[in-house]
Amino acid sequence: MTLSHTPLLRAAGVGKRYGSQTALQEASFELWPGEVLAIVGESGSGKTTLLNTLAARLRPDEGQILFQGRDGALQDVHTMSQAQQRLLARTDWGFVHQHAADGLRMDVSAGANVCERLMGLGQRHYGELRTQAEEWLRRVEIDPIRIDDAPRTFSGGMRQRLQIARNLVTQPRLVFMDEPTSGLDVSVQARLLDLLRQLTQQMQLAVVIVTHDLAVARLLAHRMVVMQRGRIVESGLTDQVLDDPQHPYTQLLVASVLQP
Ligand SMILES: Nc1ncnc2c1ncn2[C@@H]1O[C@H](COP(=O)(O)OP(=O)(O)OP(=O)(O)O)[C@@H](O)[C@H]1O
Repeated sequence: MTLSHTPLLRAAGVGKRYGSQTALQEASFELWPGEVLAIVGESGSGKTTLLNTLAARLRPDEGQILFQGRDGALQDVHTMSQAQQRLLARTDWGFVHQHAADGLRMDVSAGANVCERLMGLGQRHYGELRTQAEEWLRRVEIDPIRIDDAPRTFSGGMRQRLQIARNLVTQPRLVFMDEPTSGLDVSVQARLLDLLRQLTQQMQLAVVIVTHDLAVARLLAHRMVVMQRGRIVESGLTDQVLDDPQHPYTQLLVASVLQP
């Protein structure tokens, strides 16, 4: 089997309960290298639960999540050791939180935030680290003059862009994003989406992005899955699903956005 025939990530029959409540049932799909997949659905439909099980942040009760390691072999992310999970989380994976404060160290400098993962991988040369931090700040449209300022002093949009730089600095192969643009002003949101689209294309990043906003899915995602009450009710190419939704719930979602 060649690498191109192996998905980067495979979810197979994933289920999760919180006590007696079933949050996720029989979720199955594949994600291919360089592909952006949106998980959409109303509040409480299980999007974040699915994302967290994929990223090994939450253990599912059923099913498997397999990730293609650098050697090409698929590995179950929930049976690997915690050390392996941690290594993945700070090298090959990124996780962009909805609230930047959950993904940044708010009281250390922007430069240190960007460099933390590089230092974790053993880079120690101060000058080189600083140069890379400056370059990444530029890439996410933050003036490098702010390199020594703490994110606490940044606007919401800048914090989110810094969180993205912090995640991408190690050139991960897969980035999980939980509603990265919600809670921002519309114009700030548009700029961030533009930047995300540019970076995912340039870096050939595979992304799983949770959003309740179909416009975000339309702009960023190649494919999407639609969730309702813990189940994936429809999946397919983004344009196909949005232009010709098959499931009544997706039809309702699309129609509710189109209404004036
Ligand atoms: N820690 C928890 N304990 C108990 N129930 C939970 C927990 N987390 C989520 N749930 C429940 O599981 C279901 C799915 O929640 P989840 O947060 O995955 O949905 P979501 O689609 O991401 O919603 P939102 O868009 O509002 O974040 C909901 O009914 C929620 O109340």
